[in-house]
Amino acid sequence: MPTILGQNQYGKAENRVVKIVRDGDTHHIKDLNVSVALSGDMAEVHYSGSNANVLPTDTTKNTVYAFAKEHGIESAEQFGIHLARHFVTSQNPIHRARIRIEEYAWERIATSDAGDTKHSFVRKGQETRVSQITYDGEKWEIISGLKDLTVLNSTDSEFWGYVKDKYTTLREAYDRILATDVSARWRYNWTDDAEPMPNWEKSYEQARRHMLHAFAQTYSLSLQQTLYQMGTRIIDSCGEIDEIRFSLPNNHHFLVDLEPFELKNETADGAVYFAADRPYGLIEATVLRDGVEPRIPVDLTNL
Ligand SMILES: O=c1[nH]c(=O)c2[nH]c(=O)[nH]c2[nH]1
Repeated sequence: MPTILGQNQYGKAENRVVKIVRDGDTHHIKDLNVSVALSGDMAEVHYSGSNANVLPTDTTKNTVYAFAKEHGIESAEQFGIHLARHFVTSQNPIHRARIRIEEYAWERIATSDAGDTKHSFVRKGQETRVSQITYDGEKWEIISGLKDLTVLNSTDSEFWGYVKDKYTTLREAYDRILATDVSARWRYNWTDDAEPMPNWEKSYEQARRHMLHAFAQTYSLSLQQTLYQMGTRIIDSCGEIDEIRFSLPNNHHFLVDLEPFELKNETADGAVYFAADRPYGLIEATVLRDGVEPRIPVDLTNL
């Protein structure tokens, strides 16, 4: 059966690009998911396999990261216009470029004492609040918490001095991005109808606030240390909570190597990062009031 080629397009989809702009101590963040789709004189590659007209999808990815560094990201629209114009005007066989961009919005974490922080951010949009209530006719067990509270520090995070064996390739980091999607469950020490109940709404707000403040205010040498500080802040500040368990993915942001394009991409002057979604480090631990038995299950996924 004779066939002909119909509509076709190609390019690199979902380039996760994070650009930090440093204005002294105050950092600004742009966090985009950029998908490139190109079309034009692409019949031959489909019919015969000749790649003579094919700008590699890998190149389209590099272009996204290099443009983020070289020209910045003023807005998603401006960035997309710039990219689309580049592909169509620089390559004869490419007649059409479609750039799709999702932008993830961040807002500054506000710490009540110091106002807005300069380089600590929380992703806009609501996290999911969760709770589990158990009663055996005598005692109550109330576990509350949240998941998908996404936070990021664009500085004040280091990671070095770790064990190195023959498989270790990780470079020590003295100024890195620290980002995670907080999943936390805390257990109340209220168990008895005869005792006054905590104010659940107020307690949730306070636990969330203390968690965010501790995240923003900890100069971090590891995500483990930050986790412990977040837990300690809650146990110290919320008398009604005795135990808290965290599951924190380490949302890695890798500095993109732009040397091949003669672009310096250094943390100190605001850099472009590849935001990887997997694999991720997963840091989990419980923080307890001294003398209290742990009761929150180790695996939070079904809780
Ligand atoms: O904060 C971190 N903790 C680790 O245990 C770890 N391991 C790693 O590769 N990077 C990091 N970062």
